[in-house]
Amino acid sequence: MAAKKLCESFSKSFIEEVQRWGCMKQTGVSLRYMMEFGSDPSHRNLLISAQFLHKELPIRIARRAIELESLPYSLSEKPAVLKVRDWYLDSYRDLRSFPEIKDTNDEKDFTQMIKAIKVRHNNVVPMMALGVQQLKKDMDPKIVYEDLDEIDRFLDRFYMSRIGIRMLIGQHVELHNPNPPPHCVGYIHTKMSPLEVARTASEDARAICLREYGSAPNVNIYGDPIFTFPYVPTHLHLMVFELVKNSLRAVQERFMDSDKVAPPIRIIVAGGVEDVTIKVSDEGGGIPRSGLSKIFTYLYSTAKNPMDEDSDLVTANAVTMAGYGYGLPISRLYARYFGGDLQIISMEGYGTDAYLHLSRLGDSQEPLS
Ligand SMILES: Nc1ncnc2c1ncn2[C@@H]1O[C@H](COP(=O)(O)OP(=O)(O)OP(=O)(O)O)[C@@H](O)[C@H]1O
Repeated sequence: MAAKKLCESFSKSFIEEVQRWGCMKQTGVSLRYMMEFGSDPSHRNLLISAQFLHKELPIRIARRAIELESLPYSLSEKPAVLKVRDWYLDSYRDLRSFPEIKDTNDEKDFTQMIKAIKVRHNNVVPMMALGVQQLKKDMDPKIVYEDLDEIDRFLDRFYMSRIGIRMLIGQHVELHNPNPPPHCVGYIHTKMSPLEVARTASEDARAICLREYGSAPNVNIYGDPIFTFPYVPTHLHLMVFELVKNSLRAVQERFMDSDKVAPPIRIIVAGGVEDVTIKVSDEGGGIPRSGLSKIFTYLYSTAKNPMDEDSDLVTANAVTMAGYGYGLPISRLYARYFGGDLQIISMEGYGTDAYLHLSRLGDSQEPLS
């Protein structure tokens, strides 16, 4: 059955409840708190964590479900967006119908349930991208849409919230692992080597470049190999992977038909007191200044979109060199989630420098809106 408007598909009292919960205050946590709390995964702590999530997750999820209902340019009515909204409402209902968590058995059942919620939401990003694409198709290219940045701001809030929800669920689920890898507290690696993560992320990006172009520029990494700090390796991997992928593509396209050897991409890792900064530099020709303001928007990519409305999501999920225009905005959200940031500086005609700042102190609270 096709998804319908909220008021047509759900009872009035359910909608009112979602609205009430969506207005409640969200509670953010910091990386440091997650790490300290998770370092003692006793039954007592797992119970406290589950009780916190039982209250916190429906608040965060309800907030997003409501926002999904009131997007500009009828984005809310696109079938893909309605589907995402229904995933949020299903998860809200699962959480709210779960009884009070009193003991370890309840806690175990709750953990299974939130694990399933995380799986339900696996395809939210490509599904929303499909919705945005449906919107783009319907828009008259002659009209100047003043408020497209409203959609970008919404997607920033929406994806940031998703990062937080998945981090909280993943962290809780991982704390049940009886044999966690050394120095790991849930998703957090307390002695993560940024150099090591940059290396594996670069190799993964090069493998895709090789597959797509038949060759890949080298990536040289500089920095202290024994330097470590606490961070989430999967988050860093994703960010460096996206940046290196962009650089490889730019260099590859610039030097493809040239007899010159493609210049390597250079990654520099610097450990400061406040920040760890990772710079990814390429000589791929840079980005024109007129295009710079668009690179962090979700509606822009210079690559052909690999996902057509008619293609199924399995194909859409296959990693390609570029295409959704999501790499940079999503990477910036991951950086900001733990108090960092991402900046892109370009020299048109030469190349691009991406500065990825990660907060080393880990005490900034999740940004919630
Ligand atoms: N290092 C770079 N050199 C030149 N152009 C770049 C570079 N990085 C980004 N860009 C430009 O910014 C655009 C947006 O990049 P972004 O990573 O957000 O999306 P994408 O690479 O097109 O798609 P994907 O969602 O697969 O990452 C790119 O299409 C490209 O035009």
